[in-house]
Amino acid sequence: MLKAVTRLVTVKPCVYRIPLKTSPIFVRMASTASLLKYLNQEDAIAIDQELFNEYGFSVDQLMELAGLSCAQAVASLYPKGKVLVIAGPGNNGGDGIVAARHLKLFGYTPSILYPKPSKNDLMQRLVKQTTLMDISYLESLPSDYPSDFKVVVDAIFGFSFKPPIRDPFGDILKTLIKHQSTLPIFSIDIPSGWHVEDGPPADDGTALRPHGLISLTAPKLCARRFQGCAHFLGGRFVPDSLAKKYSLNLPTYPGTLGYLRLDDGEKQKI
Ligand SMILES: NC(=O)C1=CN([C@@H]2O[C@H](COP(=O)(O)OP(=O)(O)OC[C@H]3O[C@@H](n4cnc5c(N)ncnc54)[C@H](O)[C@@H]3O)[C@@H](O)[C@H]2O)[C@@H](O)CC1
Ligand SMILES: [K+]
Repeated sequence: MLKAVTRLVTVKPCVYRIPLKTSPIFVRMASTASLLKYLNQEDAIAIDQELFNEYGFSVDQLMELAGLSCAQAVASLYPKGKVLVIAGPGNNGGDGIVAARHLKLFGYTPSILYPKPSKNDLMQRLVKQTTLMDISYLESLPSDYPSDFKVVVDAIFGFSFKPPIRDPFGDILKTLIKHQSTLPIFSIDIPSGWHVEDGPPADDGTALRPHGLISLTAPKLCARRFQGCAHFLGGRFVPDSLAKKYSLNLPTYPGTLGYLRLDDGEKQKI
């Protein structure tokens, strides 16, 4: 069990220790000898579609496993307390709401900001489940933000994000960025606002710099630019045949866990 952070203090920028290979696609993992493939946006979408169309998975199934792995990774890194989940309009937002549900079951106190609620049935059911579990929905960021949250889970945009950011997410991201040195951000799949392949915006002052990141299925190319403290892989649902087809070279998950650390695990402290 990783040692949890005991108190929120200024988040020190951490140098990501995974040595980057010159190849744009494969990165050698710190913990194993294998070369992990980093996906471009097209491949990420193609794998997603293949899981649904060829392998017969439903969105609910994959989102549940993805969201559970996110919650487990968050719980491995941050102490129990108040967690703010910011959910965007797509499936990345759904992962965040599922993670909030599991975090509540793990003993955390999540609240959710979901400014553009989707009309789709799955998302409406997730909202119903979490509401009935007494998870509060905020209408905007609290006026005393960063308040006493332990961590903010960034589930705003995933691999279908296309810049530039449209409101209300632009303003929300600005506030997160302003306070990110004191309140850590944990991003699901893609740090929101980052280009899926190129990474953070050129102007460093406008970039989300998450403390933690969980890549789902496989890291996307932008994750090479992650300089936070803990990089996880989650979403343990990829059949071997699909992993082989896309040469993902996925590491072996430990035991029955749904997530693993891709870095050497020495930098989780803040
Ligand atoms: N196969 C996989 O890898 C899985 C992926 N899942 C999640 O699904 C995510 C991808 O979900 P989606 O394809 O629904 O897409 P996203 O959740 O990345 O976002 C799409 C939504 O964001 C909006 N959007 C895009 N660009 C915007 C901009 N510039 N300003 C404002 N709004 C913008 C779109 O209109 C759309 O509503 C992944 O990143 C991952 O988190 C998981 O749920 C399950 C399995
Ligand atoms: K995100």
